Amino acid sequence: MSRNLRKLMQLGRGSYGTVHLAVPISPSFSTKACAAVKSSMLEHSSTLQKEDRVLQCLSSCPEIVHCYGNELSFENGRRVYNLLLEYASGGSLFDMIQSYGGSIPEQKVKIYTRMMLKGLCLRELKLK
Ligand SMILES: Nc1ncnc2c1ncn2[C@@H]1O[C@H](COP(=O)(O)OP(=O)(O)OP(=O)(O)O)[C@@H](O)[C@H]1O
Repeated sequence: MSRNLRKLMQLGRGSYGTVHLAVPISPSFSTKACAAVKSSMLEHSSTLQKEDRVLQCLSSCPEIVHCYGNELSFENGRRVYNLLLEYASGGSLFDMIQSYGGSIPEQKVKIYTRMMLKGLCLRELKLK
């Protein structure tokens, strides 16, 4: 059970964790809005922990999903590492490409490419 958030439905699953929609249950948690929680067993969480560090470096970039931090929970007697993320209600870029039938309009390509380059530039600066 997490101290800050209650997990609701599963949003998806990636190579390194399972993502759930979650609602804040602690008044002191950074946001009142829904969040996304990406979780994996603590012993397999090194990639999620790296993602946490990278997202902390990018926290000043509004184009990149905000990370509220991490916390450990106990689920079915096992320690689980949870990465607490801003909920991206529009889904992933892949979801959007699929919704356009496989290729997105050039104008959208420009917008999203600019966002990604801005994030990469920022990361480059912070890691120097
Ligand atoms: N912040 C978020 N808000 C809303 N949905 C999310 C969020 N993060 C992930 N998801 C959902 O969970 C799915 C899995 O995400 P995750 O980041 O774990 O893996 P991925 O990047 O899609 O794949 P991989 O890790 O294999 O490269 C996504 O495809 C998306 O549908």
